[in-house]
Amino acid sequence: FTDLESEQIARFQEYLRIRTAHPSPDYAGAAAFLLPYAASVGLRTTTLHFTPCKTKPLLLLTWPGADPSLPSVLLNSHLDSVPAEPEHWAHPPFAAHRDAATGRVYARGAQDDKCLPIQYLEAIRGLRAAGFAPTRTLHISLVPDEEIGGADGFEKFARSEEFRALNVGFMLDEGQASPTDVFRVFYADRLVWRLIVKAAGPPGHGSKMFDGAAVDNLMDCVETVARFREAQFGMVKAGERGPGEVVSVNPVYMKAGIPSPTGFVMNMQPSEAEVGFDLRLPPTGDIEQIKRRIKEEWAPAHKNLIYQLMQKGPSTDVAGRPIFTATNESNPWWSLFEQAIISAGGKLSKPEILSSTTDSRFVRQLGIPALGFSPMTNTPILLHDNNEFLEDKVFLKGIKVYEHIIRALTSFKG
Ligand code: MET
Ligand SMILES: [Zn+2]
Ligand SMILES: [Zn+2]
Repeated sequence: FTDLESEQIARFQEYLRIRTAHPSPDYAGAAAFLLPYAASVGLRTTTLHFTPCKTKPLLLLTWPGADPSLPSVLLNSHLDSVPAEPEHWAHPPFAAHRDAATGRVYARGAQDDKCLPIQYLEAIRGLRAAGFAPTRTLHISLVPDEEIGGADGFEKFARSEEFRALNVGFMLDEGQASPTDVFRVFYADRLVWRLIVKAAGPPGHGSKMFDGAAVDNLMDCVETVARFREAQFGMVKAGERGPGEVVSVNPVYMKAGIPSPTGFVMNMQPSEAEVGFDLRLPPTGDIEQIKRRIKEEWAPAHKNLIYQLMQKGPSTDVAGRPIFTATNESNPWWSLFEQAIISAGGKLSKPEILSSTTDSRFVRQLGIPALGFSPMTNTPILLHDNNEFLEDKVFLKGIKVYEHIIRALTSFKG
């Protein structure tokens, strides 16, 4: 590695060591690291707050363009990460250990998505060193709370006067790693819902067989959902649909039983039981049909089941249409992006619907085009997983890719 490359890897590791994981992300620590760093590459910095307690900063970094009348380009990244279970990791999740033999940097957030701000800033450093000056203004937003739905983060930001004033023409946000040497790009996210089903039923002796116990009712629900899940997953396994093109539904917690000092009371059947599902829908899916299915098949009242359905974010854009970004000639940003990847020596796969969900949806909702992209080829998809890592060379290549992308997008005069 050159001295610069070694420094870039070290900066990535330093950022990964800041504990920005939920449930108590160190946003102040992240801001204290990122703001002076951005200033050192010549960016203007602003901190916005959308909560009265001001504990959730949103950092806005700006590289002014020669023609500020043109719509700007926005690069986004979230500051927070999901938690990690250190006991299941080969290296501590906040140590950012770099394995000398493989170059893998292990940390929670290595892929999702703490590589991005470092790559953005280092790409800007490189472009400045090469004497490049943008025509359009480039903004970077570093936002809190994406992993918990963005209500105090991008959702409020997208509705703010500050956002409107940025006059954003196009946004790039996180995507997912690519296990092959082809870059992946995402033109839509799935809608994210949370479904909680609660069952009730008469309690009884642990030895007694009777119909309609709470856990019995809940198991009916879980089994019905499991059959639906198998059918959807089957289409993915058969290669008929991409992982973002089906409805996914996965149980994420179950709660039942009467606690005792040694665990749970074993000879009583409880009168309540509960299950939580993570539910994702393709943006063009039939929302009403799924709602009907939940009401009539998954959690029918006659089985003593009640449910709460929470939609995290919008289900259509401001014009009432499904939320996605065009990837054809109707969207000039699409071809600019495509060309930039080619000029960086990369190949791009067919645009996909992201199986997970990002802040892009709040921007697309406004009718502003946005693509999901994380420059990580030949990398297993490890977001939210144990032993999340990113290889140093892949990380460094990403900086070069963003140099091409930023150059192309901010030079667009159309
Ligand atoms: N990015 C996260 C996910 O896909 C949070 C989405 S909104 C709850 O799970
Ligand atoms: Zn993410
Ligand atoms: Zn995530």
